[in-house]
Amino acid sequence: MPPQPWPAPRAGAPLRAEVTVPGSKSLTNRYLLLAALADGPSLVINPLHSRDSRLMLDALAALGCTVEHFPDWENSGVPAVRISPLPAGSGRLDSPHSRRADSPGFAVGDGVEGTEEGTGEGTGELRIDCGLAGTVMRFMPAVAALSGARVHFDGDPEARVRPMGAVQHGLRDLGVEITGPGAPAPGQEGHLPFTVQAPQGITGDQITIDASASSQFVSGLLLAAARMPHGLTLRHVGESVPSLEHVEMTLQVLTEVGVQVSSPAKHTWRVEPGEIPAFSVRVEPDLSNAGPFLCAAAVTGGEVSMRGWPITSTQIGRRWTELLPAFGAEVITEPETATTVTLRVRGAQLRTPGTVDGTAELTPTVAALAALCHEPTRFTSVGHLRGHETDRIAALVAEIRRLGGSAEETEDGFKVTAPVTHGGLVRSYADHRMATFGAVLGLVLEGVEVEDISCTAKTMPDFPQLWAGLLAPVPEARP
Ligand SMILES: O=C(O)C1=C[C@@H](OP(=O)(O)O)[C@@H](O)[C@H](O)C1
Ligand SMILES: C=C(OP(=O)(O)O)C(=O)O
Repeated sequence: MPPQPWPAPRAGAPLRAEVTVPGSKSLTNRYLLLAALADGPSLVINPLHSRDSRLMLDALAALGCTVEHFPDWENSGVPAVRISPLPAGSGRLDSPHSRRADSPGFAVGDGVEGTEEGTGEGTGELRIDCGLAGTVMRFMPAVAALSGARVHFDGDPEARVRPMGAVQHGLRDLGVEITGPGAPAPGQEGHLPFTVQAPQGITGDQITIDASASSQFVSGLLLAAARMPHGLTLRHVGESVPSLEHVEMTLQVLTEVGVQVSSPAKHTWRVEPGEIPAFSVRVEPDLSNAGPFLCAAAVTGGEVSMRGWPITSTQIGRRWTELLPAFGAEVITEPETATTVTLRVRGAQLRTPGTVDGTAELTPTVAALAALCHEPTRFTSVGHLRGHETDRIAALVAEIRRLGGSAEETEDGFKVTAPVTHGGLVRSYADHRMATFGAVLGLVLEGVEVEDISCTAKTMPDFPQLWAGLLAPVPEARP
């Protein structure tokens, strides 16, 4: 039976709330992956716990990492996870950068997840379920190639249509075998499911790929590149790389854990080969997931604040500090620590900036603002959203129309030409950001229901509870 639609709570008055959001999906999955390639156990503090990070951990466990969870790290109120890296002897990771002699390997203890999962029965083939996680399907094939194992990748039905070709062609050019139903013919797009194996290890160190369908193709190859025998020089050809902020994040995270990276030319990146020293990091809050909560202030004329907003961040969600004012809200920052501020968003009359460019994964949330504006908004440089969790361009246009608004697709995005006028069922298309798009509109439209709110578990399992908290009355301050 399909789940009951979720009645989106309506805000009868301007909302006043303080919100806390969990760790960033993009940072969490990068750190987890790099921990698996490090030269000893690494600690990731404040990781996101969600379906996408769970799938990443399961994938790493399937390749032989061990994972220890600490629900309340040193009584700090945030979780942590310790990853023991891919075991020496698992394959090509032995060579040429051998593991440190004092590496504890993978001792199994309390709370440690085993390494048996993911073995295809009797085939000697490991299996990685990517779910609908772009960061798993695009980042893990290079790690699988490094492991030397034969690894089968598959995912949700919606994941099987997401583009994979650039990673598959790139790995082939490095000497990796890519086979199976989704393996592409030369020059063609590829998809899940497919199998990765590098019997001779990684043999090349120079590739040219077309990453115009997703920045994750670049990130996925660069993240594993320090453990390739000769490192990697990756050049992008084709239209521009979308979501470049995420490539910036990859470079920054690699640098942070001690990997040498450079960009010798535009759209060319070089990762030097070498050990990755074991590390300890703290994950920033997810600024993309903060978006719907901050927009709640903008659409209800209320005030929402969030502590711990990083002063500098590579997350694309940093752009809320310019996007919200562009839609008429006031954004105030108050000093907090040396690295964070408290962000306060005060809603006022909503107005559109007219054009919004390159908003990538923020787009469905920004579209909820645009759908409430009386003047048109054009979304540009977001054509690649057609390959996200769903075809987000088609989905947003359809759902805005369903709620009485007008919208149409353009070549590189879409435009919203008349505001939504009434509630109704918002379809989520298994896409967490379509579900939260519906939640934002539900604050101001009577009778919005969101189909399958559970898909928000992809990056925020507690979304319904956190959203309800947004509407809970703030206790009056005592005189
Ligand atoms: O590297 C990452 O963590 C991500 C990159 C982006 O992918 P695209 O470049 O495909 O938009 C983004 O939309 C996705 O949510 C996360
Ligand atoms: C595009 C997204 O996810 P993924 O990492 O699956 O690509 C997203 O979270 O908006």
